[in-house]
Amino acid sequence: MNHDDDRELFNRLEADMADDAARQEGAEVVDLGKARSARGAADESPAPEPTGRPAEPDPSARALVDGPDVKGPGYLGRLMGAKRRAIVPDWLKSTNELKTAATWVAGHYGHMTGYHVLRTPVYAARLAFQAPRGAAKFLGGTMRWASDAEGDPVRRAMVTKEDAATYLKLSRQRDGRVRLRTLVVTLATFMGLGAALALYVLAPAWLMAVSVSAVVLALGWAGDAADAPVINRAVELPKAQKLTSDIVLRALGALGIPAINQAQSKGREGFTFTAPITRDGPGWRAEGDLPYGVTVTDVIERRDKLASGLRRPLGCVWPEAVPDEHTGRLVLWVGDQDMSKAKKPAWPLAKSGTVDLFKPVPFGTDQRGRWINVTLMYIAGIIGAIPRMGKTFLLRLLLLIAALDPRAELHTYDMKGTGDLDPVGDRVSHRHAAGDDDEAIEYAIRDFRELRNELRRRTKMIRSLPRDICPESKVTSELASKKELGLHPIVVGVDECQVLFEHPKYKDEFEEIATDLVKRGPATGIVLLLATQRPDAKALPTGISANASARWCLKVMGQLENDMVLGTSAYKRGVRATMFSWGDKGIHYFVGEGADARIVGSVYVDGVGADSIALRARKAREDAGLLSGHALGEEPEADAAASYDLLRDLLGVVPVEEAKVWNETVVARLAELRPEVYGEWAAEQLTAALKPYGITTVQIGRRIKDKVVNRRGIERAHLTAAVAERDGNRDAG
Ligand SMILES: Nc1ncnc2c1ncn2[C@@H]1O[C@H](COP(=O)(O)OP(=O)(O)OP(=O)(O)O)[C@@H](O)[C@H]1O
Repeated sequence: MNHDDDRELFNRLEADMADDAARQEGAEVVDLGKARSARGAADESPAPEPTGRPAEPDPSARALVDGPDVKGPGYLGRLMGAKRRAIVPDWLKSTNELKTAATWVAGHYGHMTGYHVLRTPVYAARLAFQAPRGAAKFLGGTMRWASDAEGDPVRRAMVTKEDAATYLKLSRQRDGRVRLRTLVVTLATFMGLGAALALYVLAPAWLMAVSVSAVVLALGWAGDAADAPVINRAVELPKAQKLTSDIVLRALGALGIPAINQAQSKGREGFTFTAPITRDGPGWRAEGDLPYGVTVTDVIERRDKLASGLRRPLGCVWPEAVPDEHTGRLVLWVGDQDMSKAKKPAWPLAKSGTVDLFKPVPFGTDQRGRWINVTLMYIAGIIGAIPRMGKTFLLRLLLLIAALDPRAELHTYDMKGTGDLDPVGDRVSHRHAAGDDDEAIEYAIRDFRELRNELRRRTKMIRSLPRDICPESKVTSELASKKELGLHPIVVGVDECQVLFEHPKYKDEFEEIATDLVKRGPATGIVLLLATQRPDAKALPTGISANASARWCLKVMGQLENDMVLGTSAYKRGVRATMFSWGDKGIHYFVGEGADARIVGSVYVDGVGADSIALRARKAREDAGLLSGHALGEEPEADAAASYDLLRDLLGVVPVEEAKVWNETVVARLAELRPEVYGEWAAEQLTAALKPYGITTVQIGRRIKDKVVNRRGIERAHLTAAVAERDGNRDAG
């Protein structure tokens, strides 16, 4: 039997044993080593005679859980599954990052040059002042060298020891040296004096001046005192400690996680590095596997201890899970500077530029200083945080981005009422209110009702558009630009949205409309952004929080709030906004743009900055003739219900092709058009409402299932006649 036959028999036997064991109840997991040796013995014993019936299961047979010789993927398979590290690092591929880096380097050296050039006269004066000391140092040094002063202590020591022979030897050596060095010094002095004389007699004045200055400066340089350098530093470079494997292991060992500590106490490392520690942006990146059973969330929970173990400020230490990997794969990024204090690159939109809301726009940077984008279209977003962490600033930033697209119609609500959204609201918004008083709430509810109607109009409009113009049944940038369709982006931002959703009178209506806007708004070009400092089920109804596609979570205090904002089980997956510290203003987890949660520091735009951006946005709107509503000083009609036009509404819902239509059909259509006005209307009510216009309803027969059914209804011709008469009278008046 050759080796392959052996192997095959072995495999078959193993499979048989596994089958047998599976037939028994209470199969056990056994020690494989023992099982294999048992099998070895079985191999040697003669095979049982075939009996023609299935063999009785052997009670000693056990289930094997590790298949024999099961091969993993082959070399090619492993190659195909291999993760390739980027040849060109990301930061080199991104023109933006390259530009930012180049600007920083140019700025750094530009600053240094300017700093020193300005101080050149001071440096020259200091050096000239130090020149006599330098000359004395030089002379003294030369004389000590010529007289071989450095050998003096040894010669003295020989005298003390009375070692005459060595002393004589050293003296002879010194005499020789002194002779030679005196000769060199004399020659150099003559040559120097000769050169100086020649310069004095022959050289032009400028060369003379340059030479004397050079000598004076050189002597000044020689006279420099160690404790008072002539040239001081133009920039203080922060000294960032290099991250080494020892430091990482020390820090992990200090977390108090038993599995890591046990491993380390047995001389193992307790963390297996899977990649070399490298520079990654302005910091260091270490990656590796935690011991079995320890998860990244265990480490994230102890971020403060980790920072202590690393001896770095908390804002520099960012442990993260790797989304596609197992839960023990840790990426530890340690920044050179605290994220909240590190200087951020200038926001490209701060001084100039407009936005296309259908394209990604940078709104913050990650720990590595890379820009993070958001595409405001097709989303509904929620922002949550405890008070004073930068929630309103973030909402205002997103609204400023929206304002920079002149097509966008803004509806801004500052329910806190401190005026944080006024820069955008008063300059650009179509609808804007601040405060939580009745007036603001009434204003908001009317606007929300209008938005619901607009949503319905838009869905119908999109449905009616030909497929080639609207292939995905959603608003596109091109459709939004066509004024006649009225499908421009609408961005609604509400700060402290809990005021609406907890309002005693309108809470249900707000919730219903907002839920509709969150679900159907994105496809129709309506974006709802809600911010709250109390993200719980009352402040942020679950229909809304569950359907929002973009989430920004600044510091929160517990798992519940964390998951309300970031989505169910975010906390369990290690996405924990609870780890942010009190100083991490504007720093948050961002979920959106089809990516996993990322840590982002939002761009800081203060009130003055917001004012100037909003003014720019207003100018762009004025130029495009798109400024409307509140920004123009126009207020909405007092109440849509009070100002509706029944006849016009009727003409809107009864198409020309329908000469006669039943009251009940019309009332149903009217209810859909303006639910707040016609929602409760019964068919007879229409008859009564039309009387003042001189329109009477008529009996209209319809054949339904071979039977003629007669009901009261209206004739479209009566409507058009009444409208024509009324409008004619108005014109005449
Ligand atoms: N991106 C940021 N970078 C740095 N500091 C910021 C940033 N955003 C906000 N801040 C600071 O945080 C402070 C609080 O911000 P903000 O008013 O937005 O908090 P808030 O969460 O809305 O508070 P409240 O719940 O009281 O309304 C601001 O005064 C600002 O100085």
